[in-house]
Amino acid sequence: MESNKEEQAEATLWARKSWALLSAVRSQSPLIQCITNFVSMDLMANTLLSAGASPAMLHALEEIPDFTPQVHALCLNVGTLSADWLPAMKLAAQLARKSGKPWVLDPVAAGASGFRLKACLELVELKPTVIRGNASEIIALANASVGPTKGVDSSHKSTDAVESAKSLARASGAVVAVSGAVDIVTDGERVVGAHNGVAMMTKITATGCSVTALIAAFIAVDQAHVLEATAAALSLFGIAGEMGMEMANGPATLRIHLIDSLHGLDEACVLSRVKITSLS
Ligand SMILES: Nc1ncnc2c1ncn2[C@@H]1O[C@H](COP(=O)(O)OP(=O)(O)OP(=O)(O)O)[C@@H](O)[C@H]1O
Ligand SMILES: Cc1ncsc1CCO
Ligand SMILES: [Mg+2]
Repeated sequence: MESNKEEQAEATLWARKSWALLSAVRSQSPLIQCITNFVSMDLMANTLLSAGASPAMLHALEEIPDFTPQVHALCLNVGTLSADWLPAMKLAAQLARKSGKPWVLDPVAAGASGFRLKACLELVELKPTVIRGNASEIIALANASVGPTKGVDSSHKSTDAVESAKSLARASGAVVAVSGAVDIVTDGERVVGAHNGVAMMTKITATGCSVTALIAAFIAVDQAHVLEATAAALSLFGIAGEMGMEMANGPATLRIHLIDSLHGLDEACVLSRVKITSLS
């Protein structure tokens, strides 16, 4: 009985915190620089806009010294990486760090090739605030291993990646998030799970990339609570998926309704639907 009450109190705290963070994103409209893959640019920018943030998909090496110090957070995504993009990503990460801005790494298909893994490991050296990937990506990065792969999709469940996520968090100093049926978030000690979302979200390309950018917007408005902000972003994106699914006929209409639902999230929805629990 007592523990039930404690669990309920914890659930209420997570829901209130999530609403407070979304409200802060809406009122502060943080500027988020995204250097991301060609596939995700549109959905990522629209996800940020619908949450109240301000996206800017600037990636030229020449403009990073002027622009990056002015952003509130940076999102780096290696999805369609080629060697000529890497210097801009590295410089942006260094300048974000230097100017005290948080940055998030999405290690898309980290284990698919030696080139990609090496690039991801070099970016991890530049101290991301958060690393968000699917389970296969987090396992590959934690083990620094190239191997059998489904490319950008995961061949593991998020719950298979808890130990990898914890060890990557400890080794890198980043909060690590693993998306899946349950989104796992860890700083290497604490582990929390966000239990929102619908499986159909995996049938829309770049939903993972987009939630990584949403995490950047959430940590931009609360740098002191990175783990909480990361879990809240994952939960709220999942809720937008759940509400969108109530109106959708398949992936193409879910894509539209998810964005509309994220834009329309109100306090009652958030307080009744956020499902974040402690897993450790
Ligand atoms: N089985 C599932 N049930 C509910 N929600 C899910 C499920 N799998 C993934 N999601 C949600 O879908 C979103 C994308 O997660 P996913 O793990 O597919 O990312 P990803 O593989 O990096 O995607 P992409 O590379 O296409 O951007 C997240 O918000 C996640 O919570
Ligand atoms: C499909 C795809 N290929 C490279 S990046 C990307 C978007 C989802 O990660
Ligand atoms: Mg991905």
